[in-house]
Amino acid sequence: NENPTPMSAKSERNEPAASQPPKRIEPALTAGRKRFFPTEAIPRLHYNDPKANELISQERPVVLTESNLVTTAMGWSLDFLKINLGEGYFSVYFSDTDKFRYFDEKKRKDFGDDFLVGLERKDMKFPEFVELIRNWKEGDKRIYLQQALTDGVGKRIVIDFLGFNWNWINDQQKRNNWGQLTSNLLFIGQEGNITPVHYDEQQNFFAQISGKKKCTLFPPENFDSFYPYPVHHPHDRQSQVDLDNPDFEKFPKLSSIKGHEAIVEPGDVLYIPMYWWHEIESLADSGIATSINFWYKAGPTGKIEYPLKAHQKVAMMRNIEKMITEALNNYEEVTPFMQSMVLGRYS
Ligand SMILES: O=C(O)C(=O)[C@H]1CC[C@@H](C(=O)O)C1
Ligand SMILES: [Zn+2]
Repeated sequence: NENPTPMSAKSERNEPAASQPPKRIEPALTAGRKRFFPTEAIPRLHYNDPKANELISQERPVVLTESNLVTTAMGWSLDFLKINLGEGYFSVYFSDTDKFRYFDEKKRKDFGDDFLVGLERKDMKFPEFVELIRNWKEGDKRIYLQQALTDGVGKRIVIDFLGFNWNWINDQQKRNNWGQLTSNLLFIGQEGNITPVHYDEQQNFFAQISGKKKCTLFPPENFDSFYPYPVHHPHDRQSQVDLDNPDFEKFPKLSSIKGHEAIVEPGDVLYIPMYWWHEIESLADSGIATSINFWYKAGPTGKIEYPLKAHQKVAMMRNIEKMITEALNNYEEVTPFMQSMVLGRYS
């Protein structure tokens, strides 16, 4: 159950179905780790359902089915990719735990490495990654390939990439007035891997190719509950909290969160709205999980309307932190500065 069947077998699937395709069994949302917070299901709609487009235009999460967004990548098994991905190097992350908290390499150089507890990144060729993931055994560091698809991949990959449902996604980009497509990242990791809760400053169509992932999302209004690292920290945009071992003393507002959940399976596309917090768990017993994301910059902001939306306030806080950090020109001074400005005055 490592990966979808190779391209050749796909043709059999194009035979007219003798009977109705098997009814999808709704995976119980109880799959995955137990949580301390309540959750509700993210709507799961046909990609052409007007309700789906309404949710996207309202920047609310939705799982889209039957989009064929990345159907041409359904044959991207490890062996197929080994042959066709080309000779490039891929970023592979290693973790001593099941958590892979993203870190910004650029901010790392003037911030030092002591935050990198049990995390590291190595660049390697794809066959080396395949060796590692196939020979992985309990006790080894967990591994997660996370790499933008750029030119330099083999021509079969280019053909599959061109075969994505660009008509539909380009229409979504236009209709929602998004900015440019900035990248498509390929993710290949082991079942059980977890990307801890964080937000991105881009709109995201997250396409599942193999394996199942439990995605838990929280609206931008929850900024106060997730206590993100300072903007200048390499873990900028990542929450400091550990949802599996919540520290309610240190992070009291964490206790009031409510999640929006979906389990995405091959062929599903999850819309993760910009600034929405999200945690991604590659479900156990679902084999190696492969996904591709489509990240879009925000479109031009039109007339400012009041009251401001939560995500606009997050953007404002980021700009203020950046300005103060730049003006002080010394990380150590940021905390005392912020504290003198707020503690005892705005509390
Ligand atoms: O696409 C995004 O925004 C992400 O957070 C990705 C980072 C790792 C990916 C995963 O499936 O674990 C999701
Ligand atoms: Zn993300």
